[in-house]
Formats: sequence, structure tokens, C-alpha cells
Amino acid sequence: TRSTRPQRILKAVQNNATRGDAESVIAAIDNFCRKKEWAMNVGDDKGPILDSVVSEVSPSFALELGTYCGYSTIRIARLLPPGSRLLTLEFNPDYAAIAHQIIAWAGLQDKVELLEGPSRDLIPQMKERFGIKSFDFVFLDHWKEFYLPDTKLLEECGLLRKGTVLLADNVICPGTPKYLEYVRNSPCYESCYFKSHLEYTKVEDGLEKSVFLG
Ligand SMILES: CNc1ncnc2c1ncn2[C@@H]1O[C@H](/C=C/CNC(=O)c2cc(-c3ccc(F)cc3)cc(O)c2O)[C@H](F)[C@H]1O
Ligand SMILES: [Mg+2]
Repeated sequence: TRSTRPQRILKAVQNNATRGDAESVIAAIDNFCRKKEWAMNVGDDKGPILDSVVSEVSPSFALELGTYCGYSTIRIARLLPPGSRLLTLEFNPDYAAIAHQIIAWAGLQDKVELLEGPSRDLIPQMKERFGIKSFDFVFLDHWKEFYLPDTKLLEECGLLRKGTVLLADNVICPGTPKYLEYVRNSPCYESCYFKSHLEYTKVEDGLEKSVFLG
């Protein structure tokens, strides 16, 4: 039977990237998705914005909602200081299986914990089961209608602290209007928009950075 797009992305990594070299894995995925098959990675236009925010925060505990093939997982993990942890949530087992292999190819498996399951079940388990006090950084890139409910869930579970940075992908395309309205109007957040382009296209998209004020 025909392979899946994530399987073809993994093959492109195995054929074009050097084991243990995260930069070459990122480049292999971007080349494949720009030249062969589009895929919903944050990409090489928004990616440097993600990099700059992660470097600025230098999080000890980071959370990613929506792993997909692990492209942004690797972009984040490669910048983390030693001893820090990135937890990434993915409820599609086929995507999780591919992401595990791509993260391992990049040599970043020791910094990343890929948790298979829905965010709504895993977020309430973060303190007890995963030993998380609070997150320093959260990257939202899962189903767009879940950005707002999951942000509220993170608040309710006491997983955000004064200064936690939320960075949301796709706030223009496909768009996350309810989330944007919330973080831009809530007195608990200081928000700003980084204009960019939808991955591998000329279409406008951007990232919204929101600092939780406690
Ligand atoms: C809801 N709770 C979840 N828990 C765990 N894993 C989850 C959960 N929800 C989804 N997942 C998991 O997170 C991923 C979902 C990513 C969704 N991303 C997009 O739709 C998305 C779409 C476009 C796009 C733009 C223009 C166009 F013409 C077509 C597409 C661009 C983007 O950058 C995107 O990120 C994964 F697939 C799903 O299993
Ligand atoms: Mg996205």
C-alpha cells in the first residue's frame, strides 16, 4: 500500500541527513517539503522566530502541543540548555512513531519526552505523573480550536507561572481567532505578533508570543 507523507518525510531524513546532526535533519525536512511535498511543519521562515524566542527564554521545562513529525520538536530541543526537558504531546500513534525516529535521528531523544495521548488527558497529569512544577515555555501547534481550551487548562492546572512564554503557530493561517482574542484582551497576558509566512509558501501567517503575567 502507498506510504504516508510522514513516512516519506522520515525516508528523506534517513537519506539526506547525518545521524546526530539536528541542523541536517531540519534542512532535509525543509528541502523535501519545499521541493517535493508540502507538510505542516513550522518551517524555515517561521522557524528562526521560534528559535529566537526559545533562545531568549532558555527554558528548563518546555511543552509542545502537537508533535506531528517532530520538526519543531527538534528546532526547540537543539537549543535547550543541558538538563532541561521538552515534553511534546501527540495523540496520533502513526505520527508519534515517525516523530520518535526523526527525533532519534537528530540525536535529541535524551532531551525530549514524546507523550502519546490527547492534551486534555495529559495536561492534568503533568504535576503528579511527570513531575512538572510549571512550564517556562509552551509551543502551541496542534488543532487550532484547541489552543484556547488547552491554554485555560494549563492555567487551571497551575502549570503557568509569572513570565511563562506561550508561542502559538498559525494565528493567521489557518487562524486561531478565539485564542488570539483571549490572549490579546486578557489582563493576564502581554501579547505580540510576529509576522511571517505559512511554511513553504508566500501566504501570510505568523506566531503570537504571549507572556503570562500571573
Ligand atoms: C487536541 N489535542 C491534541 N492532543 C494531542 N495531539 C494533538 C491534539 N490535536 C492535534 N494533535 C496532533 O497535532 C498535530 C496537528 C496539527 C494541526 N496543525 C494544523 O492543522 C496546521 C495546518 C496548516 C495548514 C495551513 C494552510 C492550509 F491550506 C492547510 C494546512 C498549517 C500548520 O502549520 C498547521 O499546524 C497532529 F497532526 C495531530 O495528531
Ligand atoms: Mg503549525
